[in-house]
Amino acid sequence: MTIPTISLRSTNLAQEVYEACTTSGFFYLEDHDIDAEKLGAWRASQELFLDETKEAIMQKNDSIDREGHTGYTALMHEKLDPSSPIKVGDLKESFYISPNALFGKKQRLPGIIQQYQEGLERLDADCIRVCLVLLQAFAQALKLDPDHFASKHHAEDDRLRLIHYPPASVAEGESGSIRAGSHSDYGSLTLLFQKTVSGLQVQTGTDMWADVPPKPGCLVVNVGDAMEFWSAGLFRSTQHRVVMPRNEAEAVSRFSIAYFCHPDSQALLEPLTKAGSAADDWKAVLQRKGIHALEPMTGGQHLSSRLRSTGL
Ligand SMILES: O=C(O)CCC(=O)C(=O)O
Ligand SMILES: [Fe+2]
Repeated sequence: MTIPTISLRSTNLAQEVYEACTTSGFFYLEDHDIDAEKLGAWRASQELFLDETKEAIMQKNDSIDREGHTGYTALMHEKLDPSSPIKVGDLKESFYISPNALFGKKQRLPGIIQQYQEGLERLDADCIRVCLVLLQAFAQALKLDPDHFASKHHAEDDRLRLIHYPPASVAEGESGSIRAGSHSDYGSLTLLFQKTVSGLQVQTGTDMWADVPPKPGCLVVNVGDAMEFWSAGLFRSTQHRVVMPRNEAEAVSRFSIAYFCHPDSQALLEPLTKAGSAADDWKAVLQRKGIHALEPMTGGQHLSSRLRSTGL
């Protein structure tokens, strides 16, 4: 399966995203006008994760806010695939940033990356801009009012996540550990910046995975569970994972940045239409996601239940 590349400036955006979202649920996005390098986001990540001084470790631990789901998550703390027989958590560490700073509620960043606060806020704003254009394209693709989804998204639960997968040998990978276990994303859509190292894979069938390597100038966009619920399974919130190094080039530190766009906490995740076969499709989606209640959940309920199941 090839992952298509779509230009945010395409005059045929709705049709192109429809094709991608109803097949793999993944696409590369170009012409998005976000320069993570210029905004200092990669430097912030490197300084945050590669600084192992006592002071830096203390600042990272102090930043943890479990209730607000912001701040640092340590190596092996999260297990994205709770059903996996692997005993240890994922071989990654991360830092969650809430875009609330844009709405006057500042999250205090650790001193070692405070100088990047403005650039990271700008990155949040750029991601929100791109997400809104995509949400409008999703609505048009489904023949809805263009603001149908955008009106349910005010970024209150969105998170920017700086992620670091520490160096690991190829032999370690053979022991069964994983950098990020198989999972689908919980929100409406995700924008993913990959720096240089490969490892991300999308599931294309039972035990079949396709690589989604970094592509210069492109973000990776994928559909999340909320969009899958609303479209009764037509848009695919596909399982994906990050595998352990398979060669020397992947054995180094891997950096990525994800922007998780979530529906407003009160938004109901129910299918747009329950008529005809949509009702059965909806039940099939719930079953696939391991959700037993047939009552629609809110965006907030789905997010907390998924975060809890992964150890966060
Ligand atoms: O780091 C990556 O490339 C993917 C991470 C991911 O899928 C996630 O954090 O949800
Ligand atoms: Fe993901």
